[in-house]
Amino acid sequence: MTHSVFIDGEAGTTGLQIRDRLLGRDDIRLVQLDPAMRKDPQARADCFAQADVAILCLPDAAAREAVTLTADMDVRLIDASTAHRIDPDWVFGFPELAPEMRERIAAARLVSNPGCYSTGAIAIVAPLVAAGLIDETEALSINAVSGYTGGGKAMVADFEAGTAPVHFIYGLDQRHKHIPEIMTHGGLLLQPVFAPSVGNFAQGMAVQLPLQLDDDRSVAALHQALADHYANEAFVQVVPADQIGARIDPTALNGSNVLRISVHGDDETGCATIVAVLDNLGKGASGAAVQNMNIMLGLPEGTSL
Ligand SMILES: NC(=O)C1=CN([C@@H]2O[C@H](COP(=O)(O)OP(=O)(O)OC[C@H]3O[C@@H](n4cnc5c(N)ncnc54)[C@H](OP(=O)(O)O)[C@@H]3O)[C@@H](O)[C@H]2O)C=CC1
Ligand SMILES: CC(=O)N[C@@H](CCC(=O)OP(=O)(O)O)C(=O)O
Repeated sequence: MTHSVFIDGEAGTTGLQIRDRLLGRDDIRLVQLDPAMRKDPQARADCFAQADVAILCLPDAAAREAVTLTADMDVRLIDASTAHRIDPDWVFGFPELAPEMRERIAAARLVSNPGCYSTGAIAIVAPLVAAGLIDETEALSINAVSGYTGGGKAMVADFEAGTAPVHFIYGLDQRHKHIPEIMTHGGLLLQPVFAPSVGNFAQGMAVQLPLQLDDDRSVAALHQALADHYANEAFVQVVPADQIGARIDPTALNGSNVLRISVHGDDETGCATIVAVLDNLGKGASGAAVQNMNIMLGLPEGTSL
């Protein structure tokens, strides 16, 4: 059986990567839109009407417009934008988050794809809150570095023109668009301090959660809780710190859909850092969207990932 899929925003950073993953699959037919008409609502509506699943790789406003355009259609949506990630009418597309998630994604008409930083942060925080190792009101800081493709076409152009700094820190107003989804799906009641940054490399990401340790919250206990949560997962791996080495490379998982978590620190000092490494365009965007699409269509989850 062939399923029809429309990538709205196919010419963008996320859309192109999804197209690359789906081209050549004999179970998927890509619905084609004349590039000159890519922002024409009627032309997009005609494509939505032909699709079983549409993947929105658009700015938030255009993603919201797509929802309006498809209101009376059967097409199922996966939204890669920030627009619907805490909307209760949408299922959060993070299959590894909890045991019921795959079933919910498979049955959903509307699935929101997690943000890239959020994927790393939620992957660490949610299982530790569930295990009682982080309190929902604990004061947390989350630091992160992203490759510049995380900022879409405009940021790619800035770095490729040599006009961007080699590394910059931003989001200092503590209003980064990923904070609400990190709190909602991570299970936090107190807003964490979030410190994202961008480096002069195209792709890849590391998200860090520093934590103070105590008798119950040891390095081993943190590792074990995360390892137990992701024990049967192919795309989220919990790796002992001694297998990682002293330097963590944010680009280590580029080209894959894998997110790797490791717990570093020393019980004697009472300090630890939990690190998630992922490809911002893999498990952080396009890979996750294809994984969700496979689940929604009842196809093997890891196909083309
Ligand atoms: N890059 C990343 O790592 C991640 C991105 N995302 C999210 O995915 C979405 C897409 O991001 P990204 O691919 O980086 O962005 P890009 O800027 O690279 O691409 C966006 C695409 O959408 C097109 N577009 C803009 N407005 C409209 C419209 N009204 N109708 C149809 N098409 C339109 C743009 O057209 P034009 O070619 O004219 O610019 C462009 O091709 C965003 O919401 C982003 O936040 C999510 C996770 C990670
Ligand atoms: C480096 C960079 O600029 N990153 C983007 C987030 C990328 C992303 O994940 O966007 P979504 O929220 O749509 O998922 C930012 O901080 O706004």
